[in-house]
Amino acid sequence: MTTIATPYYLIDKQKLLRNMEKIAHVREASGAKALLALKCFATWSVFDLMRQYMDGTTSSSLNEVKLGREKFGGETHAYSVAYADHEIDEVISNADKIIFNSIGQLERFAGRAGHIARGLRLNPQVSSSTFDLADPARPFSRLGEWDVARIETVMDRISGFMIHNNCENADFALFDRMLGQIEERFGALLSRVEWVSLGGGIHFTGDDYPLDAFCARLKAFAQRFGVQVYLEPGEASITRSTTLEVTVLDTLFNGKNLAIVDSSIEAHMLDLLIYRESAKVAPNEGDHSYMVCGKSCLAGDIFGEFRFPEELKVGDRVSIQDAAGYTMVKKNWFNGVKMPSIAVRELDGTVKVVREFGFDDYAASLS
Ligand SMILES: Cc1ncc(COP(=O)(O)O)c(C=O)c1O
Ligand SMILES: NCCCCNCC[C@H](N)C(=O)O
Repeated sequence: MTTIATPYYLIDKQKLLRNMEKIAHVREASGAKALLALKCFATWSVFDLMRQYMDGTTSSSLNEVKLGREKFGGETHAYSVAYADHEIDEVISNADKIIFNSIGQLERFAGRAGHIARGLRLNPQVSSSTFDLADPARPFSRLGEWDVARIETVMDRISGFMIHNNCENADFALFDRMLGQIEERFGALLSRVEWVSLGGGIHFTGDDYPLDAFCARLKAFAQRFGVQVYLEPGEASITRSTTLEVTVLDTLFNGKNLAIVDSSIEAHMLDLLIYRESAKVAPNEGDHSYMVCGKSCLAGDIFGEFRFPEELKVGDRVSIQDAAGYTMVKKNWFNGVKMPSIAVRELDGTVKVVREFGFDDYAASLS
């Protein structure tokens, strides 16, 4: 097998398939539809597999809704925190449903979206997020409407709602409790629409998640309110499917063993920096501990501290785990650091590079 030059993201379809099969089970057992949240993962070279197990996509912008329509197919939902006048007609022409973030946006564009299903984002003011930064229910949140009396005034112009208030939520009991609060507060409105999306952030493809209880809960919700339920899994679709393959460029000892690799968290795994989290390396065991560092100028560009069975040396490979979610969609040219290629391990085990990035891509991103 030819060696692929690092850095590169390696998407393993066999691992992706594990998530897809769980999503297919949830669709079958609950009747819910599953839309890939492109904001999390939009590497369309593996949509050939994903579209066999999911109903379509949901988006956050004109570009994402076009990508979903063109590259994934199925049902295409459009959502954005705010649409601009100059883009709304093109968004509508690429969407099966459009969800507005506010009553103001709905009133501004409902007429132009008259021929497709229109929805409104609800903010239940409770969420599972442990990060203020990613908490849609944060104080003064701009994400969605919560005043039932005001929502009442536009019920004639919508056929559905979207409620996204889960974030990395592996706790089914918490999901169940929060859904109960939503039913309590918005039940009268939910009974008057045809569809409700429960957003993403529900970690139902994780190990030991009570899938049958989850499906039963979704089915009960759908039956109680007479609605089609949608899920918008991002992380749950691609978790543990992808690695970021990097190479050690230098080692040094500055009180700790340091290994500098040919990648950067600020450029290639930005969420580690945003949420101040460590990357994952497996297995993380052995007699030799190293701080694995990025090669950008940022002093805190550090993947994390890990254990290795042997001392690391220049040229050694390190596989950073769980590198699909919010990575390729956020990758950037900070410091002009070489952009990781994208490779796919097919179901038959063959590996192919589907995209490489070079200087021309870097220069084109700047002028
Ligand atoms: C409206 C909406 N749907 C779906 C998602 C996907 O969430 P996750 O990747 O956690 O599943 C998000 C994430 O913010 C979101 O805002
Ligand atoms: N792993 C650290 C927290 C990640 C939070 N992800 C938030 C995703 C959500 N869809 C968003 O974009 O806000």
